[in-house]
Amino acid sequence: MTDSSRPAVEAVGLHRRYGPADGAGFDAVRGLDLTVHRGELFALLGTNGAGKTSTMELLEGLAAPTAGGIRVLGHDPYRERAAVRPRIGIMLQESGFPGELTVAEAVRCWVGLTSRARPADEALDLVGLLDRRTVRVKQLSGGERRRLDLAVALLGRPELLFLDEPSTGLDPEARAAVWQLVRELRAQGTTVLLTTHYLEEAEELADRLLIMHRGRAVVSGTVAEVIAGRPSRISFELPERSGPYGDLTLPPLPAAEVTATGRRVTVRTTRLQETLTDLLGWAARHQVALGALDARSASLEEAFLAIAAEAAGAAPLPIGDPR
Ligand SMILES: Nc1ncnc2c1ncn2[C@@H]1O[C@H](COP(=O)(O)OP(=O)(O)OP(=O)(O)O)[C@@H](O)[C@H]1O
Repeated sequence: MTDSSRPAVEAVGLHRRYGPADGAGFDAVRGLDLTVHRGELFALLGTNGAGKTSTMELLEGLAAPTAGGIRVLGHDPYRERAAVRPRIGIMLQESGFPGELTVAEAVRCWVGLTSRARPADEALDLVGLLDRRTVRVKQLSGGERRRLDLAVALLGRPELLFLDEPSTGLDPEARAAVWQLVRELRAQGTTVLLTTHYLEEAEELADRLLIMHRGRAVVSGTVAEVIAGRPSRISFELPERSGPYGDLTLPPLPAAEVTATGRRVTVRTTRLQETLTDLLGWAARHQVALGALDARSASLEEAFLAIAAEAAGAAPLPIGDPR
């Protein structure tokens, strides 16, 4: 297989242990398989401490796996770092720049260390920081620092971009701008591997995703594949049981599970249209007004919460449960 026809990232049986090999050590990554195809945007999701950053560091070549094999752009990213590094861009969770440098100076420092670097101003323009070029790094807001980190990651026009929680700390407008930039980079053929705690971000951007829990892959696929089979939800409030309605009994709703707290009813169903039709037909026949009626398909967030709870061995929390 030629270099360009291989996946951008292939990891098989990846393990990462912190500390000694005996029982005192900690296995942060436990037998992970992962493939990122060229030109796709792949999101690595998981609960806190699932092992996302530990995995990203292995793929970035910043640490060697305890066991397992990794090929990044056809090379071992740790042993053949010199071959891989010029072709990848890394946006770390925190890449401390000296606070006294101006934004332009900080980027120019990196230009000197980067092969085939874009001009500093071009990278700053990409992330919307050109007008902040003379400001000192210590005076930037948290969101502006994230964008500076991204500018540096983009300096070398990377084929493969690693983004570790790229939009943490960004306001909604800056987040939308980063999403747009990531979409444009992908449209130009850049492969992107990102971690995020924002499920909406993964839903918006990811071609495929993998959810980790305690060092292992729990589920992977496209957003649609991960959501498939997860129940949709209908919720509404029944009117007071006294008065003209008398005692109300819901109709039989096949493939649905009904829970009620007082007058508030939640229906989980794998056949949203059919269940909603049954319910609305029943309400019309009995002239029942369903208060605050809401019907929605399963979202990645709901699927993630359910998958994480299942992986932790607990029953999934009811959707909307404030606990
Ligand atoms: N240097 C280290 N020494 C020992 N344990 C570590 C070290 N770094 C991370 N860990 C542990 O490994 C596990 C995975 O951490 P990691 O940072 O990879 O998770 P994560 O999925 O990125 O978490 P988060 O979403 O909170 O950033 C955690 O339990 C963490 O405490």
